Amino acid sequence: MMDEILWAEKYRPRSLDDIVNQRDIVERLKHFVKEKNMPHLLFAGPPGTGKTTSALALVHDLYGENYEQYLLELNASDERGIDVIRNKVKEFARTVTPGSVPFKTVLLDEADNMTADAQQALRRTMELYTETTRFILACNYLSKIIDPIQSRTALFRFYPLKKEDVISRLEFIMKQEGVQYDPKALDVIYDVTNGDMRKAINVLQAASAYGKVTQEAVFKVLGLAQPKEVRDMVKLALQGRFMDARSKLLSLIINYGLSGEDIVKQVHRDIFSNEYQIPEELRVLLTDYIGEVEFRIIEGADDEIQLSAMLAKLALLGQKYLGEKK
Ligand SMILES: Nc1ncnc2c1ncn2[C@@H]1O[C@H](COP(=O)(O)OP(=O)(O)OP(=O)(O)O)[C@@H](O)[C@H]1O
Repeated sequence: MMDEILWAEKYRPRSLDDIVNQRDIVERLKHFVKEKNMPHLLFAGPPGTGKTTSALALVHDLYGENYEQYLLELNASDERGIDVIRNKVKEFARTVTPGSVPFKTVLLDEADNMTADAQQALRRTMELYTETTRFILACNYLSKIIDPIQSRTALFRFYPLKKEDVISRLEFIMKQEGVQYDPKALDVIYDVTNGDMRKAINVLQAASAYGKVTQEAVFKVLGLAQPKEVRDMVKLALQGRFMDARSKLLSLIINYGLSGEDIVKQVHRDIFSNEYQIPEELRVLLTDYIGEVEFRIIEGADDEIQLSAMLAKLALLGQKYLGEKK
């Protein structure tokens, strides 16, 4: 049964101690908790890497369970302009500060969506209430934050989470939820979500609606081709049946709307599955070549030409290592 609530929220770490990895950041933030003092903070990094989570965990640890009364959460994209932000901060700054901590906290998400002028106004607001409030600004792109704000805040850079961190978190959630899973499915989830923990958890939750979390369920959720279809294409190519493999490729692109990058990633994954009884040397050559194709596609080369070239290489190497065309 599908839960009513999003697992990404249900399993959002409450305290700094529960945050997975991001060790340097957590250590620095814990220091603020210990000192009950901190500068304005700027959290920058890709989506789903724990910026909001870390900010909430920090205020939780600073103020305790009732932290919400000392926190003003704003979203720079939702709020209508800087005036609204300014008024809300003014109102908030007026209320009493918690006894043990000499300031309250304003968390402003998506600060990089503000215009440069709005950021200038924000900076003045930050200065005006600096006696009683601290700002935590979160953004995806540091380059969009004006220098005067960057120089007045302590910067924390968030990076995509590592594979083992994402997978262990997904395993933890599966255990808590009592859902069966195939470990390979978790590999696929990581590969397609690139260290974005929110996305990984969302895909996991959607796939769990199929019962056991299998690769097929994940592929269905993602609207990706089934591994079997990619495998058929690779097998045809390795057998030297280049034209058949190529028409399979075109049908994958047309029927599933897959990008070149998606297909290369799936072929790469497939080459490492146990399905293929192929000599190690061939696997090495294939991996090397697939890596090159992926690079060229990312650099902007034509998908279809690169993928056809990949199949041609598979066909040539297949014939050399596995024998004549059948
Ligand atoms: N380091 C982490 N440890 C455990 N869970 C995490 C971690 N980072 C993210 N998550 C999970 O991913 C969800 C999204 O994270 P969060 O809202 O902190 O992302 P964000 O970096 O603020 O993203 P955005 O830029 O989209 O706002 C959280 O609810 C939590 O479940």
